[in-house]
Amino acid sequence: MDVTPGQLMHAVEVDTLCKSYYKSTPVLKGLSLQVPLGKIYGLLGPSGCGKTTLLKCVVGRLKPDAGVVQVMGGRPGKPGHRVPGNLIGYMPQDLALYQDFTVSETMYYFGRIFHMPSQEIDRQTDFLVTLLELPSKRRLICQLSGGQQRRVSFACALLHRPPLLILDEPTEARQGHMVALMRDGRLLAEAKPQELLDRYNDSSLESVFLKLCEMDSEDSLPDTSAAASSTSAAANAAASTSEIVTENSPLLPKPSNHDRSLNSSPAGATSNSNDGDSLPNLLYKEYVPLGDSLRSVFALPSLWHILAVVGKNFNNLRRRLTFLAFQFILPIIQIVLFCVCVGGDPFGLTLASVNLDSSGELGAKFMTYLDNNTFHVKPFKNLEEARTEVRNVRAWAVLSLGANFSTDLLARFSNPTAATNATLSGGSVHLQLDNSNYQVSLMIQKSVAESFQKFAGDLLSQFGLSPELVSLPVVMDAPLLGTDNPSFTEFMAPGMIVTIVFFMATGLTALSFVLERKEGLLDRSLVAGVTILELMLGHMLTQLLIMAGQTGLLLFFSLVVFQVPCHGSVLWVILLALLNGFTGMSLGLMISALCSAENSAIQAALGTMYPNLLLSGIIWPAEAMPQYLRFISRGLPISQSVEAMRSVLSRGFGFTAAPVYLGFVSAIAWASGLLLLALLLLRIRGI
Ligand SMILES: Nc1ncnc2c1ncn2[C@@H]1O[C@H](COP(=O)(O)OP(=O)(O)OP(=O)(O)O)[C@@H](O)[C@H]1O
Repeated sequence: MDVTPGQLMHAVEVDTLCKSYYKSTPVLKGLSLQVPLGKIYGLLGPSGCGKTTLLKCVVGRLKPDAGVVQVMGGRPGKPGHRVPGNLIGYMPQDLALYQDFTVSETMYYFGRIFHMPSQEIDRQTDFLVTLLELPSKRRLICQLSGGQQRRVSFACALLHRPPLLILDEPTEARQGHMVALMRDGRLLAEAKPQELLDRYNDSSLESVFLKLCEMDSEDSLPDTSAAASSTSAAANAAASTSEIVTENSPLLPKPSNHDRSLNSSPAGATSNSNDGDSLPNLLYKEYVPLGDSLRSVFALPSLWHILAVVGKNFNNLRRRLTFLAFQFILPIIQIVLFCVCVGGDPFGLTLASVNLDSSGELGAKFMTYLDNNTFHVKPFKNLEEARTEVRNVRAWAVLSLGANFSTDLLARFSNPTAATNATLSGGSVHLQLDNSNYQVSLMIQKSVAESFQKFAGDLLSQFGLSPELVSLPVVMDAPLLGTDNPSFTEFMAPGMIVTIVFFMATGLTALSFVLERKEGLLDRSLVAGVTILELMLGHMLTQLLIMAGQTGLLLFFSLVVFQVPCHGSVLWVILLALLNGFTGMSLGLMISALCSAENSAIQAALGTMYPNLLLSGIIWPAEAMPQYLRFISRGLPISQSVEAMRSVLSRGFGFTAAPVYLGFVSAIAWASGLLLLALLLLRIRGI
């Protein structure tokens, strides 16, 4: 049961705390301790004995498996209790600072999380820079020495003048009012340092610790040699400490006179005299507005926290202008390259021609009908020479006309019933292709066929016959949807627009949490009181603004500069593109929640891109896939959106058409699912 502030005697109370990671060997084994108000409490123990684990339970970053932890009268993480939050100042073991921020930007970020007004942040920053002898508040963190960076980290913990300081950092435990000696997840002793030295008649805490380890090992290990080696190993590592500093303890710095007048003692906080030591009057100052307290009770995200995260993100981007510029240039490069390189008709194709027609002028005449733009015609005297040209990859095809081309062609038209196979073949254009390139082969066949049709049509007109006699008896009436002469660009453009927006957003967000997790940055924000949801919303808001810019540029270049036809409303195109950017961002957040390392996040983002590109009917119609793949294809995040985009751009459909609204529904469903999954993963993994 939580105690009321009036009864508060201990800043931290831990009762039979047990904790293990992933159900492995227990790290904390029924540990109990009490940290009185107004004291410095040092935890001394060998590396790996569980000090950080204990402190993480205290600050609310880890949940106990069993036992109770009370911090400032409440359980960490309990709704409405400001632990994590501004009741504690936390200096994690890692540096946990943004290397590209200045000292004052760092302070500003944490100050905003603690709801401190700007002037107050400035005043405290100036005070702490002087107190901790930092060079200048305008210096970048990466330009500070290791020791100075540690002091900035300490300053962050002190910034809001918390009543409880948790320092996961080796210092001299002897200065503490109380010291606890920890070993293997248990407390061996807890007393004032001098008391321990007197009790064990020794001059150093390390020696006392060694004695306690020996006694502990004798109790638990029957083999004395094993006990001895275990205790010496423990003693060797015994310099490692962590500290809990509570309000009014001497480690907390004195505020300026002005600051002091603002302070007020929280109810129940005893102003301890610490055995006669004079203590600085630094008291906790309440910064949390009532509205925010209520919101935290009902677990609603705080706009203040979200804006602090957005501000921090933009500051980060401001420091990385090249990266930001790249984010806007990249979609432009992609769409420009697509529009310039993909979907156009191949041209300038070398054609090795052999005109052996000696029976008339028609062979030479037909040659003039070949499209000069599509073909570069290279004449040859005999067929074998022309074939060698193709075999040596110097031409795409051999086009040949037989010796009786003119007479056989005229015979075919004038007396079709008498035409033999030899006549039909002699009056035909013969093509031998380098068939290794499907699109080029198709283009050559199409162009030669069109040229022949035009040539033969003109010939028939000279005889007073209809040119349509040489057309296939299949009539293409005006299309019901789409255009008369659609290009491959038109087919691919909707998919490319959706893909670029989607994966640019994925790439942008895939590293969000991975980078924050690095060096404990995320931990510090969370202990300061920012929730996972607020962090996520902060990231989303930042990325949304960038993504909106990217989408605008992409659509401008595709629709306006490259004139990709849009037969429907541009509004739906914009909304669909933005929605897909949002879905891509959700995928990125999910990846960043899932991956711990940068390279695995990048690989995951890239890994999702190619299957989507191939399976979503972007490069080739989904109708060409086997049935079972078509089924999978339909369920992918961008497939329905690509179809919706195609329906708006090429078919001119509005929102009420099924392919269009299904695209919206699918994108919204995927975005919601991915965001939920990201939140779940972040919670499960404890980020
Ligand atoms: N995230 C984790 N997953 C699994 N095991 C962990 C994790 N963090 C810590 N441990 C293990 O828990 C034990 C206690 O680690 P902890 O960091 O609490 O020790 P510590 O006393 O703070 O050490 P140090 O003084 O070196 O910082 C160690 O054996 C460590 O390997």
